[in-house]
Amino acid sequence: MNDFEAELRAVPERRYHHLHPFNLRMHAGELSRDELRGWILNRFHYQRHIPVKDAFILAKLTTPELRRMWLRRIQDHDGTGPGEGGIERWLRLGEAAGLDRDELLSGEGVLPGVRLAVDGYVNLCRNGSALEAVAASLTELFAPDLMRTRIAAFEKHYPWIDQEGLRYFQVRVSQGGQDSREALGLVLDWARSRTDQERAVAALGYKCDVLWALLDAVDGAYR
Ligand SMILES: O=C(O)c1cc(C(=O)O)c2c(n1)C(=O)C(=O)c1cc(C(=O)O)[nH]c1-2
Repeated sequence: MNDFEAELRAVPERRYHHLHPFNLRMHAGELSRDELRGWILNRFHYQRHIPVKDAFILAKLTTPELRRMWLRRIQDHDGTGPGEGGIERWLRLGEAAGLDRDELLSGEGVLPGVRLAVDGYVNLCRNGSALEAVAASLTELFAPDLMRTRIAAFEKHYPWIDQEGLRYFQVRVSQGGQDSREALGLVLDWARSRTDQERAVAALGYKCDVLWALLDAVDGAYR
């Protein structure tokens, strides 16, 4: 691992939301049903914007190989037909937790802080360079481990959520691993100058702030 890769990995090590008090309480089994439902509802706002930000990134990629790679991410979330994909699986997670699908789809109840955090990520991918937008996705280096912890916590502490609802996280463990390996390869290849490396590190730090701010909003609202 070269110095730049170590510098990139050090950002989420210190600032990723696996350290956020809300996630720590989730893993310890301390969340009420209302808190967990509030998290699922607000996180749906993040989930449904992932393919939107990925479409902005897609438009910045200049070869068929790169666009094919990135298109797969949109398909992971949207599926290739009705009833498929990560967004559908997140809706089923909501239903397994007792939320109404139409309520999730309406966007009602999404907290202002969550809207701002998600806007921040989408706008980074809209207005930033391809390097910055891809670097921001590198929080996913840490997501699969967090998902494994979350699955175990749900099974142990929140058995009132139907097992079927956990499919989203089970599928995401391998998808997130592939996404982050590919994204890391691109960032290491593209960021050759020190200025570009600093921009990539800053974008990844910003993305950590997005995820942290999202949980701050949820943590404050449902206690
Ligand atoms: O539940 C999580 O903790 C978590 C974190 C992240 C992340 O690190 O950005 C993503 C996801 N989930 C996720 O499900 C997902 O599809 C995803 C896509 C991206 C991205 O930036 O492209 N991050 C994440």
